[in-house]
Amino acid sequence: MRLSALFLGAIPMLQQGLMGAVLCTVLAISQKIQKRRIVNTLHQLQSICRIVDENGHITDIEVNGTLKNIRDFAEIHFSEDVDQKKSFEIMMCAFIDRLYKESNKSAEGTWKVVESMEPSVSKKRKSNDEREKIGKVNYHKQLIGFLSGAGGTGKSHVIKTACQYAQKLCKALGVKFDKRTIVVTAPTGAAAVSINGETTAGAFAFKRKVKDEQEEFKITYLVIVDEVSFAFVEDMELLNEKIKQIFDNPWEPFGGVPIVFSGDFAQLSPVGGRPLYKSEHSIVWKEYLNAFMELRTNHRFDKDVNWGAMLGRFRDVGLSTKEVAIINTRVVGNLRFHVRGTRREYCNMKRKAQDIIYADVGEAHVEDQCNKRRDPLLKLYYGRPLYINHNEDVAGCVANGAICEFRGVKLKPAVSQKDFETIIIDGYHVNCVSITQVDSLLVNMLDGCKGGNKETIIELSPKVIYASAKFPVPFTGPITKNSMRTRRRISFEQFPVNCANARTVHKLQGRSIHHLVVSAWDYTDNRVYVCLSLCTTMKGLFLREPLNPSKTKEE
Ligand SMILES: Nc1ncnc2c1ncn2[C@@H]1O[C@H](COP(=O)(O)OP(=O)(O)OP(=O)(O)O)[C@@H](O)[C@H]1O
Repeated sequence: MRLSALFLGAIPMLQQGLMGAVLCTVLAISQKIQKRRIVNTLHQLQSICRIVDENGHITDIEVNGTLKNIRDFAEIHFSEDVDQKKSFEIMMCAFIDRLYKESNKSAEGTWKVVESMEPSVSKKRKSNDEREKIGKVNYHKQLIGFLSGAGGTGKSHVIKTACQYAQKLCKALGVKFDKRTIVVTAPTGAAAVSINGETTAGAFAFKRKVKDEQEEFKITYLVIVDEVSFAFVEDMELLNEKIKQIFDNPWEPFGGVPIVFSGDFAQLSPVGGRPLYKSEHSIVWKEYLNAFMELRTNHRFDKDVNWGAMLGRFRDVGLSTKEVAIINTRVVGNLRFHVRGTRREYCNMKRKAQDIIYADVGEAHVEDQCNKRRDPLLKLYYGRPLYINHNEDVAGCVANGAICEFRGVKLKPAVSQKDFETIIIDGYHVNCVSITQVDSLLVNMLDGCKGGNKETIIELSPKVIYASAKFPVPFTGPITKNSMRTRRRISFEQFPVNCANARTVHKLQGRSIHHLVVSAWDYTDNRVYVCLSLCTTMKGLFLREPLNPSKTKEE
């Protein structure tokens, strides 16, 4: 395998333009599915429990005089958003309840669950009798909540603020706080990175036997599963089982630990599996939920409220022809600087360099055992956007889908620049080095755990990849998209990165992006809505292709 280090300083425009580029794949939103999802969600509404002190006062928590109470803290972080404040309060009450119970602090603390109440943020109204019944049933119940709301309403913001508050509270109480105190997870690596969490499967030992975890999780007072629209039904059932094993409590759902699922079923579903809202026979989702928290104010579009309103309509009913026309004013066409990263350009580039690259697997389409594309030949220059294609260290934000920039390579001790081969690609003389000569790849992480303006440079080591490669045959003449290919199973070494000219919407869900270039539309599932709702303003949106109004229209 070869790794070609191409140091071209003069591509800032390419880099900037393509950093936000999204390869949006699929079709018009299925309004029926979307509505069904939301209705199903609302059916889960039951009640919430909250904590009051022995005198009946709610929430004032002053520890050693150093900590603001929950409401003051919420006031600072959520300003006018009452839904966020309420959701935060519910989560923190559940956290504190368990913290006091588990850390035997009940003697010095005055906290206990004494009241059940109906959710204040429910859309679905129930009769008084029903409310009363549910209130009684859920008296003293652990929190099993669903924090929902459209993309940008601040679900992740509430989670992050809850973690901040919990950290301060633990510090003030002299209680240990680490990544197990509130276990923040998401079903995919990319989603986990955006909330500084870890994958649900990794945290709860989905693929291994529960062993040492029991000790580690002794200080867990709240579990969070973000971007739950990505979760498979089967995985949530497994999560229930694993948490029961870890906490050695098979009698209560999720081992008796408070748990909050967060997400929006109007966004993307898991790839190749059943999403939770289709879980007719799974009690984990249908029966266990006892709190529904819905956020209704969108903050992502604070700078362009009209854009936010249009997207809200898109989520609920679809787009009118007029609205599609407005969005299509953002079409900028096939900009030259985009073309460079496309398959066609890739083929052209390869054709020009055919003399050198022919015998190389660099010509092959390579997919690993999980059907993920792997770049057998990395074309790199200083600042080249890359994405990590493997969950290396999710807690450290080196997760599948995380974006980074190429900074350099660390050569093996006996190798020097003299050993580089020079090849010609697209008219450039390019230094080319084999992976066997390179010790590690230096990249600057751009996603997640970045501290301030400082660069976060990490070293990536090569990995052995088992893959299926489609080689062009015969190895003569120019190679094009339509060249005949033969499939072979191969293994090779490569760094766990791909070139990131564009990213799929799946990898971006949950982020706020100021400048977004949409490379191609894919109208399946809810991808168009999710893609558009990443962009904070309409001015920041650039389209290479117009939207098709017949595929996004109102019902
Ligand atoms: N109360 C608030 N005041 C100001 N800004 C806020 C507030 N809540 C959220 N935001 C900002 O709004 C943006 C979107 O928030 P966030 O990413 O938490 O939304 P989300 O509901 O998790 O979205 P998604 O469904 O796409 O994951 C972020 O930039 C966040 O900082």
